[in-house]
Amino acid sequence: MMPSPEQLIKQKLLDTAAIQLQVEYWKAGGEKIVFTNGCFDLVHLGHITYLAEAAALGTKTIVAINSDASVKRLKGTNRPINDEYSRAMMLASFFFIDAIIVFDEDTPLLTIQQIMPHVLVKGGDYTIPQIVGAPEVIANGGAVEVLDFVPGYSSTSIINRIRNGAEAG
Ligand SMILES: Nc1ncnc2c1ncn2[C@@H]1O[C@H](COP(=O)(O)OP(=O)(O)OP(=O)(O)O)[C@@H](O)[C@H]1O
Ligand SMILES: O=P(O)(O)O[C@@H]1O[C@H]([C@H](O)CO)[C@@H](O)[C@H](O)[C@@H]1O
Repeated sequence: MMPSPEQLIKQKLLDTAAIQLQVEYWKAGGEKIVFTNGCFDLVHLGHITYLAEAAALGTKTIVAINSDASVKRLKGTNRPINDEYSRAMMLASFFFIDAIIVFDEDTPLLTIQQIMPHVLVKGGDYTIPQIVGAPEVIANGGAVEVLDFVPGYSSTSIINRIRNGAEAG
């Protein structure tokens, strides 16, 4: 029986053990693995644009998202708006994303070292020296790419617009 669309999305959500097995299988099959990470609290056009561009850089795309606790430490106790399961399912619903992993640390370094992707990607709000994992990926013969920033789009600005609108009544 064909899996339902929701099952197809959900099966992309992998834990640490499963992602390592999946990466091993993909690498054995000659796949080019692209990796990026972020909070992705409220998904917007900037996220979609850079993620789609990232996916075009390889044949399998993995997105590591910060756990709720990690987002709180990084972005403040009033974040995230969307919990980690919602954020994971949202990104997994994109056809060009192949796997989602949630990490609880402050940075994805351990996850990057476990996966060791061929291409590490961040959006244009970063420079290469700021990208966690860049030295490790480059030392392993991989590439690090900073993709274009889509001006005017951030989760924070969306939240502020909603808050201001609410206050304006
Ligand atoms: N406008 C944008 N254009 C391209 N890439 C973006 C844009 N905004 C964020 N990104 C990328 O998306 C990933 C997730 O970033 P993040 O979740 O922090 O988005 P954000 O909109 O900046 O959120 P926040 O406002 O909460 O900081 C990062 O790799 C970041 O480089
Ligand atoms: O959504 P953000 O804030 O872009 O994601 C953060 O990215 C950090 C980045 O990889 C630093 O180079 C990372 O350390 C942090 O855990 C968030 O994922």
